[in-house]
Amino acid sequence: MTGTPNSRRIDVITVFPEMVEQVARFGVVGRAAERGLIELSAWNPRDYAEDRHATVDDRPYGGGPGMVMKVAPLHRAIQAARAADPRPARVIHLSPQGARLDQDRVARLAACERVIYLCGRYEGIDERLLEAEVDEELSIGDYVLSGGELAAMVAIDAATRLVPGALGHEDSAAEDSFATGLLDHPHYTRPEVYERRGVPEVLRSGDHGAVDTWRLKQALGRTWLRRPDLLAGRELDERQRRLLDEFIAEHRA
Ligand SMILES: Nc1nonc1C(=O)NC1CCNCC1
Repeated sequence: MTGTPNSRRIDVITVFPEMVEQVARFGVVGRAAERGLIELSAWNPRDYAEDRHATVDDRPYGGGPGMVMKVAPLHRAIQAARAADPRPARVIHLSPQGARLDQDRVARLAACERVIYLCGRYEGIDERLLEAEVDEELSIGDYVLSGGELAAMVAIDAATRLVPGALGHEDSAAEDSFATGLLDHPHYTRPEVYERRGVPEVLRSGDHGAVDTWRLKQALGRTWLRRPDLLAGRELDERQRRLLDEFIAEHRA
């Protein structure tokens, strides 16, 4: 799908292109691709290898276990991706050594017209490729994956949600967890009672002001309970402080 002139272009360098292309087939990312809001392409370094075996890795200098991804196939794949669109691209390497992906960094990715995600496999990528081509390293968490592809798909999904028009109704992204800097409030839908568990009365009251207040109180309270670190650096206004104090008092009662 060729995107509209102002579409975001996402390129992914990966030895498993079929894996990454799946993300553009479903849900929000799938709809955004269909609407031409984003354009996703995968580039396989095996197609740019120098030998007939399409070798993309080799044994590490200095010895040790595993294999290292070679510079040239990756470099050529990145060059091919860059050449596919005249706009400059930000090259992001997914790695546990990167900065932790959070909503602020997702928002910055969403604002980029072009991003090239570099997905490593094996023990890692030859440092010389990283030095020459990578603008930023990002991690989705302190654990070791088999490859950067799942991390790239996480970033693509989170960033695409913030592309104007990608969500059915704009405010959904604005109210998402972390978009407000708080955890999300509880959600309920029909039936009204399920196995003797009901729905909070306020949510069925039709009083939108009361619902908004209840949701803010629950978001503040859950954040206090589960992620107090998110509140540590945050100035609460008088209303938020009062609601949180109420929640804490009720929680301790
Ligand atoms: N955590 C991570 N956040 O982004 N990428 C991550 C990751 O584990 N990458 C693998 C590290 C070992 N080599 C293959 C890639």
